[in-house]
Amino acid sequence: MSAYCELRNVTRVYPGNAGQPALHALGPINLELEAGKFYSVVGPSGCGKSTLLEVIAGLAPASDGEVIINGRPIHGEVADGVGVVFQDDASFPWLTVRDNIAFGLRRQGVDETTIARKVDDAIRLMGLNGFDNAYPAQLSGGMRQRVCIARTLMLEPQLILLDEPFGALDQQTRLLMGDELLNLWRETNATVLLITHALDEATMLSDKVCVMSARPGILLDTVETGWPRDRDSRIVSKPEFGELTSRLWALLREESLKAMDIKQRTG
Ligand SMILES: Nc1ncnc2c1ncn2[C@@H]1O[C@H](COP(=O)(O)OP(=O)(O)OP(=O)(O)O)[C@@H](O)[C@H]1O
Repeated sequence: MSAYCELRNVTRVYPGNAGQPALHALGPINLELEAGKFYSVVGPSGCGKSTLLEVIAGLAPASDGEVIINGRPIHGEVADGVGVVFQDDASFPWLTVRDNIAFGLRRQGVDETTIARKVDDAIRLMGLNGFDNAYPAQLSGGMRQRVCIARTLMLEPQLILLDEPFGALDQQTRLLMGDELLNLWRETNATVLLITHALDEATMLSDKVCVMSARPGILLDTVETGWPRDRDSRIVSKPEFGELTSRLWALLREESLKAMDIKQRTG
């Protein structure tokens, strides 16, 4: 299977401002994301996970190395076919659910009949029936996040990048949102890269979990879960689920301690 996205020796260094030293946040990282697979990235706090996602999304340039998406090198610009979902609720409070979801398509000048059909499908798929004309303030956090996911998926991205999209949700909602995300992944055949703090979420959702070291984050290991494509949240009760999650924690524990130590020493 071919790589949809490839990182070759990618690093990211934030230049120091006002006399502060530069900060080496990431890398060098080498990573290949095979088309149609579901990946998660876990790592200690501050190891560079969001930086990695920003570099792949083209929201920040790599300081060194190459990012190749669908065969094309990118240099800090958003590649065609890439959609990003962030943790913070990024719905537009002044627009209804329908208009939030339709936002990107309208900007692209898509005709209103097509928009109406696609938005109807998304509302059904994301379980937002009956809330078409509600405003974000009238929705729960989980529903608002579904609106944001639907808005991104409307543009039919081939590569979906998610930065802690369920971070603010309770455990049950996260599991159910995970199921929805798996359904969407299967229906769209997209390649998914999910950044998460939650090892159980990474284990449940992914084909492969990439484990990062303490900052500057490099790839320590990749754990293959071996789940079938038609998995759902019921796998959390399987013995292999506990074994995989424990394996991830064993890999991460020492790195997390290193990250804490750095924090304590630098105040
Ligand atoms: N815009 C920026 N300018 C300078 N330093 C930054 C910037 N963004 C992030 N950093 C630093 O880069 C390092 C990596 O940050 P990043 O947010 O990528 O880590 P993370 O793994 O996503 O963290 P967390 O898990 O806590 O969300 C941190 O030390 C952070 O302080």
